[in-house]
Amino acid sequence: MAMNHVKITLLINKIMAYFNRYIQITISEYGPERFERSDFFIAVEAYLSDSCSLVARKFKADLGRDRKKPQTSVDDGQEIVDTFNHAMFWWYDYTEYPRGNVFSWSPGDEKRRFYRVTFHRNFHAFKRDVPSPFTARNRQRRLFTNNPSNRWGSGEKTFWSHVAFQHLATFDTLAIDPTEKKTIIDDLIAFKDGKDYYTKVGKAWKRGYLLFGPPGTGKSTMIAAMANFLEYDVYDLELTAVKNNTELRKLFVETTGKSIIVIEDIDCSVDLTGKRRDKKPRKKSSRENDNMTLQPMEAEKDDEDTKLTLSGVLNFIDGLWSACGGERIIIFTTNNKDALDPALIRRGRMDKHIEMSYCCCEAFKLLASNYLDITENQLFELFGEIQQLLEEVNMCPADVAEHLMRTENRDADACLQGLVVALRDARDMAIKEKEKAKEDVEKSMGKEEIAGTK
Ligand SMILES: Nc1ncnc2c1ncn2[C@@H]1O[C@H](COP(=O)(O)OP(=O)(O)OP(=O)(O)O)[C@@H](O)[C@H]1O
Ligand SMILES: [Mg+2]
Repeated sequence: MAMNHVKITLLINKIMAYFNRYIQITISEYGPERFERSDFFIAVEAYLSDSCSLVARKFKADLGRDRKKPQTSVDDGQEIVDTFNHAMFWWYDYTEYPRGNVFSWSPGDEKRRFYRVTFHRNFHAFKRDVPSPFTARNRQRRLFTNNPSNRWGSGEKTFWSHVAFQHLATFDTLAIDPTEKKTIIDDLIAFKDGKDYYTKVGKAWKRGYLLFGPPGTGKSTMIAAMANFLEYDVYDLELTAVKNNTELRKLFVETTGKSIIVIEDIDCSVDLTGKRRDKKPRKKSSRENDNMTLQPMEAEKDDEDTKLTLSGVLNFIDGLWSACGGERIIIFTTNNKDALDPALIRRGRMDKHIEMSYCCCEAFKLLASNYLDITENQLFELFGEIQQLLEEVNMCPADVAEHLMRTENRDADACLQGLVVALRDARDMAIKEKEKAKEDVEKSMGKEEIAGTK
């Protein structure tokens, strides 16, 4: 009897499948772990917002970050009809809310978002031979910036705003010492291909870079070149908009893999250095000397909700939370490395320290080739002098590049002459400043001598 029932059910299913010529696939925002957003879901989300916005009819609008320009995105529950390789796809976005007032740390438990796509099964039959709609086009990478928490909304994905990442910098256009450049590229390749290695040694798949150097030496440009090289998204984390450690943790959980998280000018962002010194002395374990505790003491528990502390940032980098997702690069930039707390930049946290320095001869050659299309051979008349001057004068690549820009219809020769004049001026100024400093020292020594004889 039971056997017959099973057979009938199978038969009904077969008949239904015969008449229903459509296949439906549901893509959940969070994977089975319910902790990290699914890459597949993110790919679909990016595909729909970038490629299908023209065919949607309902949009939701919000004022952008500057609160001036309205930004639109496809509305929830809106069906989008898309065509790909002559096949029709019906996309549908829906949300399920949990029953009862369950609070959870895990974002996937709060509410669950899904994309559902329906298409004719003929497409399914030959889909192995054709690219899927969201992998066919180059994925548009994104530049995220964190929103202040008063704009986060209830459970909405409003922690980060994003725009298309369109920075054109590459390692080919980045003017730094070629040996250093090769080391950095090799390091990035080792990281990108290093999933098995990181698993083997039991480390979270992440890498920290500290970029330090004077303004205009290419720190931000280097980040863009790295992102373009790795094809990662960029999360530009503005620490001044983060009120406390809890917010920082939430923001981190909302980042995805294959991304670079950047904190620019970390020394200026917030006062992360003073926290440890402010604390009253008490018995501490050696680990607590860093104020780096995953289970904060009572005073630190208060800090979790009220302040952004060094401890919060350290946890962010290498604590429990950073272990929950893989393939992330964290980059700090600073003009003043010495102002940073050593705990923040010790190896293991910031694995590689990269000094971005003033324009050297090799960097100049690359800039000349990029900006003026000229090689070393074509430069020979001025090259000796420029080389000599660059050794004597500190000029950042941004300033050199500015002189090499073909503005006001200047030709290559005029640009180079302009650069030589600027370098000579800078050298003369440096000499004068040096002489003045010497005079000041001699004067003050003279005064001390006079005071001593009195
Ligand atoms: N090493 C470099 N190679 C190529 N271009 C450079 C380099 N350094 C600077 N530039 C040019 O100068 C501009 C400013 O550089 P960038 O913003 O990367 O400097 P920065 O080190 O981040 O400065 P800041 O410390 O002020 O943030 C860039 O848009 C780029 O065009
Ligand atoms: Mg910068």
